[in-house]
Amino acid sequence: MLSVENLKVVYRGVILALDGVSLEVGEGEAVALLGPNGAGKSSLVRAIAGLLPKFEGRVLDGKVRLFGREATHLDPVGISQMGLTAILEGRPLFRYLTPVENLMAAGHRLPPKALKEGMEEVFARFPRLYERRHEQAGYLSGGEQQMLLLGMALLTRPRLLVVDEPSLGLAPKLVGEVMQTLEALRREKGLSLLLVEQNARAALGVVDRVYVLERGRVVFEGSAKEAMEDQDVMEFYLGKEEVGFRQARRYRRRKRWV
Ligand SMILES: Nc1ncnc2c1ncn2[C@@H]1O[C@H](COP(=O)(O)OP(=O)(O)OP(=O)(O)O)[C@@H](O)[C@H]1O
Repeated sequence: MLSVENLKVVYRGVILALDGVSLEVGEGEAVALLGPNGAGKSSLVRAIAGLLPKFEGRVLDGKVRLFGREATHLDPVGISQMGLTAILEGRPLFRYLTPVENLMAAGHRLPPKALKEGMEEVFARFPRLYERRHEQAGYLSGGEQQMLLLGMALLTRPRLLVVDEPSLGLAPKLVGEVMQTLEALRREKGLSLLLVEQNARAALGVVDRVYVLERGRVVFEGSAKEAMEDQDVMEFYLGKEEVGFRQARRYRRRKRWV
C-alpha cells in the first residue's frame, strides 16, 4: 500500500533530514512512526504527501510507492487522488470558517448528496462538533479541532490516512479519545493508518507495527508488542518522564543504535 525505500530528503540543498529511510504500511495495517523532536518524522510525511517543495525540501534519493505505483515526485493533488490523505501537524484548518464550511471545503470533490451524507456521518460521530458547527473553527478546543480534521479527512475518502502528531498539546483524556477514534475509523472503514507521534504510550495501543526514527534514520522496527518489550524503546519513549539524567546517560551508552 505504502512503500518507502531508502529515502533521502534535503532542505535548501544542504540540510539532510532523512538519510536512507525505508518503511512499509500494508493494506489495513496501522503503523506508528515514533521519534524525538527533529528526528525527521514530519519530513517523511511531507515526502509521502508530495509536500516537500512547499517547505523548500526535495527528495535527493530513494523512492515512494503508493498503491503499487511510483509516487516519489507526484504533486499533492495527484497523491490525494490516489487515496492518501495526510493531516499535517499544527492542526491546519480554516480558522475563520465554521466546522460546516471546513467540512464542505474538504469534501468539495463529492457530489452534493454524498457530501451531505458524509457530513451527517461526521456530525453523528462527533456530537460536540455538531453543537459547535456554526462557530469559528479557530475557537474550538484542540481536541475539537483534531476531531474536525479527522472529519475533514474522512470526507476525502482515503484508503491510507497519515496523521502527524494528533496528540500534540492535548490533555491525556483527549489523547485517548483521539486514539480511540483512529482505531474505530480504521476498523469500520478498513483504512490503513500511518500514525506519527512523539507520544509513544498513546500510539502503541492502537498500531500493529512501529518504526522509531532518530536523526533521519530508522533505529527500531518491529511489532507493537516487540516495541513494548524492547528495553531501549520502553525507557526512552515510554518512560522518559521518569528517566533521570544519570539513567538517560546510561541509556545513551547502552543504546544499540548510537
Ligand atoms: N523547512 C525546513 N527547512 C530547513 N530545515 C528543516 C525544515 N523542516 C525541517 N527541517 C529540519 O529537518 C530535520 C527534521 O525535521 P522534522 O520536522 O522532519 O522532524 P520531526 O521529527 O517531525 O520533529 P518534530 O517532532 O519536532 O516536529 C530537523 O533538523 C529540522 O530542523
